Amino acid sequence: MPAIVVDRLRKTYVVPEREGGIKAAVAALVKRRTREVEAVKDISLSIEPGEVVGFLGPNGAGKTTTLKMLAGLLYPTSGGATVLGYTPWKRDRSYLGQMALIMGQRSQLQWDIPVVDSYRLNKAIFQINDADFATRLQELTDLLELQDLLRKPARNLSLGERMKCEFAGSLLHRPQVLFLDEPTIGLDVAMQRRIRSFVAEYNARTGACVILTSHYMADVEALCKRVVVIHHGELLYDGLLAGLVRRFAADKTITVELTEGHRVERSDVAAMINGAPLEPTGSGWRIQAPASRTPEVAARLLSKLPVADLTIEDQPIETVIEKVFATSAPEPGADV
Ligand SMILES: Nc1ncnc2c1ncn2[C@@H]1O[C@H](COP(=O)(O)OP(=O)(O)OP(=O)(O)O)[C@@H](O)[C@H]1O
Repeated sequence: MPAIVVDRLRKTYVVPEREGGIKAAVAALVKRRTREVEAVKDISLSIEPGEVVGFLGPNGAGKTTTLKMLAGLLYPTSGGATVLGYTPWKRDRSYLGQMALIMGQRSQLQWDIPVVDSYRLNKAIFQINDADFATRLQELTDLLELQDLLRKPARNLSLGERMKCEFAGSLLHRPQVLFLDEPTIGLDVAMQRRIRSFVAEYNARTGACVILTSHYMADVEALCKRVVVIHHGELLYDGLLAGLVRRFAADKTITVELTEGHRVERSDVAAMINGAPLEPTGSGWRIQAPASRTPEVAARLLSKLPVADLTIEDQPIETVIEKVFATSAPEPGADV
């Protein structure tokens, strides 16, 4: 049975709208003008227990709104969803005890008291017994290296330290579903890696299902085999990350380094690659070749040029994702 089932979920916000200035403010007291923002439009998907799914989309695509509905913080306008068999927005106590929503830009720790006291508060809220609390806290402290942080108030922690403490606090009740909204935002590269490997470890140890939004593609590549892409509230793609790359990365980059002292004219290289775009690198050439033709182009370059080194790379995932976002409607045959 899937851990998460989302069925034509929709959220429309109704936002007040008025011009600036006192006159408009007074007029708004008499007649309020509103505007509808369709943040999520009939999204359907299902996620199996233990899956780690990347939820991708540009700013304003509707990711946070969807996660908030699945975490039970927002009522949908229409449609349905079940998570572990519960309807999230009914806010059943036992559902809240099995999931966690971690947001990179929001703190769930009490600001002025030592971190460990916030954890004790969570212990009481989630009714965790003493033995489980002690074991889990020890495990999380070791995994995230929290020893020196537990006695500090959250307001005295650096962003990265606070994020590690947020994770530990949100996982003390051993949630089976994790909603992670930009958990690595603003962190340095080493801390991003740290958080990433921690999420992978938690998933492996507990079999929890994870939905992750992140603008750092390294997070998504490291953690998610499957991605769901939304844009303007609509689902554009649901399938393997590798499939997304295959579908949207039409080109590969071939970089040729020539043996020292050799120079080759641009026109000569262009003639070997049938007009594919190329640029000089200083010691050779960089060529964008259609993915289907890279073996043939590479073979020709190797046979005709004095090659010291030749590499073939996929386009960076960021470039692929930009192409996906440029698509405004699902393609026929997409795994949607
Ligand atoms: N509380 C709200 N009231 C009105 N409109 C909102 C509210 N929250 C979000 N929106 C609007 O809904 C749309 C989707 O926003 P949402 O925060 O879900 O996007 P997102 O994909 O998480 O974006 P980001 O990557 O920037 O966090 C946006 O147009 C946003 O302005």
